[in-house]
Amino acid sequence: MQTYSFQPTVEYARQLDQEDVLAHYRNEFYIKPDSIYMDGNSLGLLSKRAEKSLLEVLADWKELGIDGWMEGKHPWFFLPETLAKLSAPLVGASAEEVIVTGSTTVNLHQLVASFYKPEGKRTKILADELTFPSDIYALQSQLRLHGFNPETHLIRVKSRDGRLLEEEDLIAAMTEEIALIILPTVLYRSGQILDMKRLTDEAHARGILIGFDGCHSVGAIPHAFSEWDVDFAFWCNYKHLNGGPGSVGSLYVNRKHFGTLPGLAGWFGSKKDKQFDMEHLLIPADTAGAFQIGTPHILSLAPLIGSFEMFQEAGIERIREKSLQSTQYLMDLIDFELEDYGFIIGNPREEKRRGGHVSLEHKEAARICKALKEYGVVPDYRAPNIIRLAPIALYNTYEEVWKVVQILKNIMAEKLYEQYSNERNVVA
Ligand SMILES: Cc1ncc(COP(=O)(O)O)c(C=O)c1O
Ligand SMILES: Nc1c(O)cccc1C(=O)C[C@H](N)C(=O)O
Repeated sequence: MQTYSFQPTVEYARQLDQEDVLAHYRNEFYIKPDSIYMDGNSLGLLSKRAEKSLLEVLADWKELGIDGWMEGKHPWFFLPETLAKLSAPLVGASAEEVIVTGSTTVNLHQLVASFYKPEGKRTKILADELTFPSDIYALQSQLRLHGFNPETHLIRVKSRDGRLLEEEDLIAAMTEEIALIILPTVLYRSGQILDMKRLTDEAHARGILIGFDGCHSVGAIPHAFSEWDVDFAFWCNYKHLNGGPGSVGSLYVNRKHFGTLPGLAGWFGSKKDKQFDMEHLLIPADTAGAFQIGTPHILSLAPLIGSFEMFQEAGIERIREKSLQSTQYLMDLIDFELEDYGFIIGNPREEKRRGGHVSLEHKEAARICKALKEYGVVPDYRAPNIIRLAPIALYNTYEEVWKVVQILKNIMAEKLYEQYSNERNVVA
């Protein structure tokens, strides 16, 4: 790529597209004409490779019935492990430390059930007040299962400005009462990246285990979970990884914890060669596979085969490079074109601290999003005042980014948003 040097013209957008080494991947996705999809941070688009691998698995079911478990093109019995091997480089882990299983929330339950071991004074769980609600619900219910009151035992570190978290504040809250820390890698609203290495070092220096929710970072930014010595992590595969609605999630367990008994056990956590012995004594796998519970959701794993292959081929470093440049371009255009309209860019601007989406704040955000949809842009809205826009490296162009800002400018200049109510839709 040439050196980026902002210019507001469409010609410059086209030049960036011409220089884009990932541009050809766009043809591999189903892109609706006349629609600019900027919501890949919520639900990624379907690729032809993901569709193909799903159809292959369906064909195996059609042809082979139960023999698909061992004889399918992608043998179902090993699919969670096969997919772990393909995707482990995305999180900087070895294949054995990852398993593709469950969903984000279910995996969080599993990992807390396995690694939250209150003892003596150390009985509390540390999280933050900006995290995704499902994580909080899971942590509250896990505390209740242990007989603790979430009001006193779930510590939620406050944000100073309602957008960002300060690592200093998180570290200051790592007291001797904390048994476990659960934090996001990237905050779902402001797109802030937390310094995972620093937080892990500080947690360990205090004898605390730490796990991360990687929903908004995996597939968008590189990670080095093993090098940073993160204890565990969990994420979904339907946002940046384009696995489809409700596709199976993933978890990471640091190899130093292999052998920890799964808190929620089931027969798919068995050592593979023992599983069909049907003994009532579980012999867990000696990998992250031990944290599986029941039969894998094969049809919701299948699209990931094609999708992960694409990520492996494109390379997460190149994906991050384009994502950083296109979010920078989007922010530069917003600064240049939308100065008069009351927007605030709520995500951190520094490369090290921003994830894959731009978080644009405005008091009319809900209805601006409705107008954007009407004029062919798919953003998403997060209460109370956030428009999230994610230019996705594998399928969005710079020209699309340029057009989004022109459309937004027109909506603001003509006050087109005033035709809508400033309330969110059911699924926002
Ligand atoms: C950060 C984060 N955590 C958890 C979830 C919940 O994920 P799931 O519905 O896959 O359990 C989501 C998205 O829905 C999320 O963005
Ligand atoms: N999982 C979702 C769904 O089933 C419908 C709509 C949105 C989602 C999401 O994943 C939302 C997402 N976690 C967020 O960052 O807000």
